[in-house]
Amino acid sequence: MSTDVEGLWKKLQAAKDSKSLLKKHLTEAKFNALKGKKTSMGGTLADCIRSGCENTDSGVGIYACDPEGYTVFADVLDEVIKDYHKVDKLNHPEPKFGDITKLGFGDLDPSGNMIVSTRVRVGRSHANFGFPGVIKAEDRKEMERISVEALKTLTGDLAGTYYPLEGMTEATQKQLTDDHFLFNDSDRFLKAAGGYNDWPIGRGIFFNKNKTFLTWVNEEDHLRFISMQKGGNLGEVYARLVTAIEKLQEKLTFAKRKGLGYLTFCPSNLGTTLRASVHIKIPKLSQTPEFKEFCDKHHLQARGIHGEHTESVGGVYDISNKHRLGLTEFDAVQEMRRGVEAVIKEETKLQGKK
Ligand SMILES: Nc1ncnc2c1ncn2[C@@H]1O[C@H](COP(=O)(O)OP(=O)(O)OP(=O)(O)O)[C@@H](O)[C@H]1O
Repeated sequence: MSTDVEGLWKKLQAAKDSKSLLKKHLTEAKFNALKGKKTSMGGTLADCIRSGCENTDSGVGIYACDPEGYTVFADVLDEVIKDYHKVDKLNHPEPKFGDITKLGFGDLDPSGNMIVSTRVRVGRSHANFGFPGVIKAEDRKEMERISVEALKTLTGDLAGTYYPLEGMTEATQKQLTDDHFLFNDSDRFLKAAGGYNDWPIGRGIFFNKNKTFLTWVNEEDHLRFISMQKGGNLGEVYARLVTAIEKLQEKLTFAKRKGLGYLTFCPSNLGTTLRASVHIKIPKLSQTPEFKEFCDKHHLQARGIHGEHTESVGGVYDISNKHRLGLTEFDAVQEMRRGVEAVIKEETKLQGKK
């Protein structure tokens, strides 16, 4: 991995047609002011911009080297964050998950015709460790150890088993990935940022018996907590996730900063870090020229069903909330809920059923 910050900068400058937020916000003056800075964990500007300079077709193009990187490299990161999340100020509220006994929403698709499955995830970082590009195999192992220790304290419906990636057969990995449970090492942006260094050391997946609560250990983020199930019961999925987070934060300390919320490796995820999605069959709506506009209007993002940067299969889309910063967790999930309800209404209309 290149540590030559001048060389990386030259690559970025040469990419005249790059549309990344890094290219837009890392001015020459900022580059010169930041290129010699280091965090106390040794994180540098090169660590933050490597992926975006090597992949000038990136959308964002910058990662944080470690939690402190959000302060040391704030001159560029703050601008990228505001631009990506479309906020004027970085005044993210304190976390608020709402009262899970009185959510006011449950199954978004009682007919069961459209929503295939529902998933809500958040990312968390251990406060005292760097992000993937700057840490070593020992750090990954130590994070794995403390994460698994905490996960093992979960009880009842959340109790489960940890499966390290090291030693997992390829067939098991493939099956878990195809079933949308497991991550892989195929994202070239993340790879260039050091996301797959020492692969598969320290990586693994925890899940309960029903595979409705899962945790990814040392994928892109130190931790990703995931609640998912078949069908459209967002209420159940969200409540399960909140219960798990509340329990786990008694054992683990997560990186958080005033005004930015929970810190994640990629600035696109910080704040609530919450992505609530449905896999939904919308063959009609997705074919209309206004589909993108419709999603934008309802603050939704549409993806293919095998994750970000993939295509739709058979008219099934991954529809999720777009906003993660500047609102509470409860508001983010409500925004997604309203958006999905609008999608269902529109698809029903286009299918001529109402
Ligand atoms: N509602 C859903 N139902 C079933 N599987 C889902 C759902 N939403 C996402 N997934 C699956 O989760 C996996 C990860 O997806 P993806 O990488 O797009 O999102 P993510 O985990 O939220 O992270 P990121 O936004 O950082 O990419 C994929 O296999 C995807 O198909």
